[in-house]
Amino acid sequence: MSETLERLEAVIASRRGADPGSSYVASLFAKGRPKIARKFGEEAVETIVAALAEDGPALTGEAADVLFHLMVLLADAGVPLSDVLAELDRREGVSGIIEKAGRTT
Ligand SMILES: N=c1c2ncn([C@@H]3O[C@H](COP(=O)(O)OP(=O)(O)OP(=O)(O)O)[C@@H](O)[C@H]3O)c2ncn1[C@@H]1O[C@H](COP(=O)(O)O)[C@@H](O)[C@H]1O
Repeated sequence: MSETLERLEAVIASRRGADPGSSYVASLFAKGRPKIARKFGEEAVETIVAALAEDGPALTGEAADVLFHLMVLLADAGVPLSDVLAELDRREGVSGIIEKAGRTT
């Protein structure tokens, strides 16, 4: 999964300064962070609606939209995907330690 996201991160980075008329990502960068954040929020709400409607195919599509717009938001904010993945790895390590401690008490 992270390879797919890494490829997407590279494509998104390559759109910085590109023609907003020919690239959706460039058009988001040109509109600025509030617009990107709003798109992310809209896609998150649409994801919630699809999940509550128990519509699996719609949920898949909306989840992809959420991940894509999150990636654009991270790029605009200068936060590398590797930082996010490292944070998830760190939490996995912490929860592993807590789980182990729970088993020994
Ligand atoms: N994964 C995506 C992706 N997911 C969704 N979208 C676009 O996100 C938009 C969301 O749809 P909406 O109807 O909500 O938005 P809209 O009405 O077009 O835009 P607004 O007026 O609401 O801002 C659509 O235009 C989709 O085409 C994406 N656009 C691009 N990508 C990836 O980004 C790469 C670069 O794209 P370009 O920058 O267009 O070359 C592509 O190769 C893809 O891999």
